[in-house]
Amino acid sequence: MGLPHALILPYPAQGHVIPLLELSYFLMDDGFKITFVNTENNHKRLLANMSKKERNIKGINLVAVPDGLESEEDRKNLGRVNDGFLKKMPIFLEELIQRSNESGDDKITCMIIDVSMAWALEVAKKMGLRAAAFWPASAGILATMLSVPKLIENGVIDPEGTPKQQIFQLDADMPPMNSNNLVWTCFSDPELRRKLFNYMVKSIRAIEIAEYIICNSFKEIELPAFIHASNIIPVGPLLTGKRFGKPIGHFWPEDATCMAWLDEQPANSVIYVAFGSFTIFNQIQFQELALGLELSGRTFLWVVRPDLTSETSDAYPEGFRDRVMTKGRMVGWTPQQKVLAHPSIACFISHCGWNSTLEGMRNGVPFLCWPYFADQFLNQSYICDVWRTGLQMTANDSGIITREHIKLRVEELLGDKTMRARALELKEIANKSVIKGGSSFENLKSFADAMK
Ligand SMILES: O=c1ccn([C@@H]2O[C@H](COP(=O)(O)OP(=O)(O)O[C@H]3O[C@H](CO)[C@@H](O)[C@H](O)[C@H]3O)[C@@H](O)[C@H]2O)c(=O)[nH]1
Repeated sequence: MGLPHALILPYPAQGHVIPLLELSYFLMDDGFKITFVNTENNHKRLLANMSKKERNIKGINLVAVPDGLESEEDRKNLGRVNDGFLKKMPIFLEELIQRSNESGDDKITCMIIDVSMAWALEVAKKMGLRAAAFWPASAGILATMLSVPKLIENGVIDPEGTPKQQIFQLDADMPPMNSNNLVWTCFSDPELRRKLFNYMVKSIRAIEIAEYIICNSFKEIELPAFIHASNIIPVGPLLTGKRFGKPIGHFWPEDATCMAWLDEQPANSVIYVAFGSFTIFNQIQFQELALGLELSGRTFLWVVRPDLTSETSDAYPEGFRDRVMTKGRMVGWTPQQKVLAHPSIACFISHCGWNSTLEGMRNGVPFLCWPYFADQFLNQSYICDVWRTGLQMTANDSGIITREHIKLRVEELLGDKTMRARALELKEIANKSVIKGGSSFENLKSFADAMK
């Protein structure tokens, strides 16, 4: 008999590919063969940012399938992205599995599917394969999605997903949530909202096919969510980097010089500023952030992705680059997990994407929270109100987070030593959960054994 062989399918976004790759490495070390399926577009980006050694690991086969989309413009529209998947991907997945079936010892034996690609669980069922669902974000958000029928029944949203009651709590012990920050409600286009809601409802139904639902979180940080949805199994935090000494699976080329620059900075001195892979700032907010960092008078490392603003020409305030030359560094992409582990980092101005939240936590770094959309608002509540390892940024009446506010918040955060102390305590708990004997490690091991 051949090895257990898992087909792993992430949603085609940076914050999904990274944790699923790490899961793949864990399973590989545990005796699995892996076929990791990206869209053609992301496959190319991934390979372009991997070394030869990283690309050619025995046991993990990186493959690509078409995403059914015609253009880059379509890839930016979440509604069209979801429609596109269903056009071509199921057939290509079936063919992939069929080919593996014909290969004797190399047969795919199970599928691990991102919840945001839950339609693929139908493919698993059709092909007679065992299947599990993987959720890359907090259990709190997944529990909310799984509770949509209840939210309708309780009058929080109507049957079309439109918010009826703004603030709600899934459980008395869970942070209050705003129904305007649900993944489908945070877009203004009604057609897109409807499409995303329908896609999500279908996904929830498809999840019933999964034998297990595993989640990139751990029970110590959001126990009420795991009590509320006891079928969600915590296996996180899953972070890349263990194997290669650096994080991998990136879509953008990393700036090779920022680590050497950090080495020159004193301990606890640098503000790290990064907003993940989706956030887009308008020109006013982008400039205000730049001026706020300058006004703080502190050293900063700021990730300015090529598409962080919609502005195509030089988006920085006039003279900014020259003025901050010795204090600040703007780079296109960093090896973020390494950056956050660097002793020079004092705090993290973050959009609170779940991976960034876990990465900051795992390194004991306090946060200034600047959520952009969806689950990031719940993550902010966890950070500021539940774990108390960060502060929230507040916009003014015109919806802008001003330079003065940024300076003030940085001072407040760095002046409060209890914040760092709590962050360090949480770091210990997070790191314990993923080593042998830790809650998530043991869950992951049992899951892997069960899928063999
Ligand atoms: O310069 C950078 C910037 C980011 N990253 C990495 O990119 C990932 C970003 O992930 P995340 O922080 O989760 O942000 P998004 O890319 O915005 O993630 C999407 O997916 C997440 C998981 O579902 C959600 O929590 C977010 O809201 C959603 O926007 C992290 O691993 C970072 O380490 C780098 O390596 N270098």
